[in-house]
Amino acid sequence: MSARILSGKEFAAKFKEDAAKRARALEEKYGVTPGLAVIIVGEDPASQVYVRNKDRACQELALYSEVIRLPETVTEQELTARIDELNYDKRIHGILVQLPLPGALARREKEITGRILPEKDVDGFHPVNVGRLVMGEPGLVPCTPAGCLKMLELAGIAMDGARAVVVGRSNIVGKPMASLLLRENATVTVCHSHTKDLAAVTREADILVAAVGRPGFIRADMVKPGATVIDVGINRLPPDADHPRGKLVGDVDFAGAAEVAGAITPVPGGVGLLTVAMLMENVVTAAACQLAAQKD
Ligand SMILES: Nc1nc2c(c(=O)[nH]1)N[C@@H](CN(C=O)c1ccc(C(=O)N[C@@H](CCC(=O)O)C(=O)O)cc1)CN2
Repeated sequence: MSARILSGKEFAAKFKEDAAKRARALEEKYGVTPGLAVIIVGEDPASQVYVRNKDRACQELALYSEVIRLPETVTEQELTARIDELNYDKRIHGILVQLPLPGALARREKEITGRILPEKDVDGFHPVNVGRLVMGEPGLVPCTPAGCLKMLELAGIAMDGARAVVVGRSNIVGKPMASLLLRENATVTVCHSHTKDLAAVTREADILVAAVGRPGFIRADMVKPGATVIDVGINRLPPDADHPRGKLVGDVDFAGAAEVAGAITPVPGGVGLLTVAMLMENVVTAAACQLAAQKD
């Protein structure tokens, strides 16, 4: 293996340290602690873990945190009424609804997350924040791509003028990642299931981002020698004797790609860890904007 390993743990620690410093500065200036409310509907085990980690990160950084647990029988009206209460709650500067939503609510995800006021939308999913990102204006940016970008900056990976290829066009990762790289003056290509000769396109990439949700989809022969490979996939394989819960793997064949790439993120221990750390930064950013606006 020759590639530099970009460890999510190290970068996440730095992001949290930055967020904690900014939170303390806000407390000194305004006497207010930034606050996050997370809404979780149903009992999905992975979501329970992620929500617990978000609450723990708030405790670690001494931010105010509320977790609202709703049964999967909750109606859309009850859920949006809860969001409305939080929209007007002065202790809460950031709100998110943990995804995926269960059952019929999943089909209403856009309407439900769009109910959160744009200034409290710490997931960056609201159309106003999406528009700001596409227009290159300041706003709240989805945590995983925002974390990837900050990691690339801190790791000293040149983005200006680089050829960047994003594989996957989801609203949560692929599209915002492409907008962020474009904002950094990269030449960006977004690939998807209809892309012809995908390997020829990915082999052009100085920065290759994989966000398709398919284990080992990016093989070593699809990577340009020396490229930076960011693996956003989190896939659980079927259980086996060594991994009774199923092994966690990314979208990249890590062992093969690490022989070719210049730098690569592992799974687990890569960009997944940046998601919660970046959320803390978004909560503090949201609080800073709201408190400054209240002062005017
Ligand atoms: N409202 C949201 N819902 C979801 C988001 C999101 O950003 N906002 N992202 C994912 C889940 N997620 C956070 O919510 C998340 C996923 C993965 C990790 C992480 O730390 N991954 C670890 C492995 C963890 C494991 O063992 O399962 C890693 O990659 O090393 C953190 C947060 C979907 N829903």
